[in-house]
Amino acid sequence: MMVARLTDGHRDEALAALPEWTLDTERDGIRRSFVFADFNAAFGFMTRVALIAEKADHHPEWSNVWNRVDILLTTHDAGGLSLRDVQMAQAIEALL
Ligand SMILES: C[C@H](O)[C@H](O)[C@H]1CNC2=NC(N)=NC(=O)C2=N1
Repeated sequence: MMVARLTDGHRDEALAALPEWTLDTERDGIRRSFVFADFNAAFGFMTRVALIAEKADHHPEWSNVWNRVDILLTTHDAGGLSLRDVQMAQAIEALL
């Protein structure tokens, strides 16, 4: 799939609309940590994200420790942050 890294202007605009997400300049992606009541809630969230990711064919880099889920969104095919990451972050926000 043809996908381009976001320009500086577009990433500023995207990040302004995603206040909970921070830019990881080393990976050129966006990150957010989520804390839930317990493992059940965290894993339920991961399951919902996984279904969206598979449908979109765009997959998070993530880890889970008990009630915590850390997500990094970056586009390997583009070598950095793309619109697909922004769209995935928006879809994740809509689950909360
Ligand atoms: C072949 C398949 O479409 C690609 O490998 C997709 C799958 N999921 C992906 N996920 C992410 N985060 N970045 C990608 O570049 C990517 N590419």
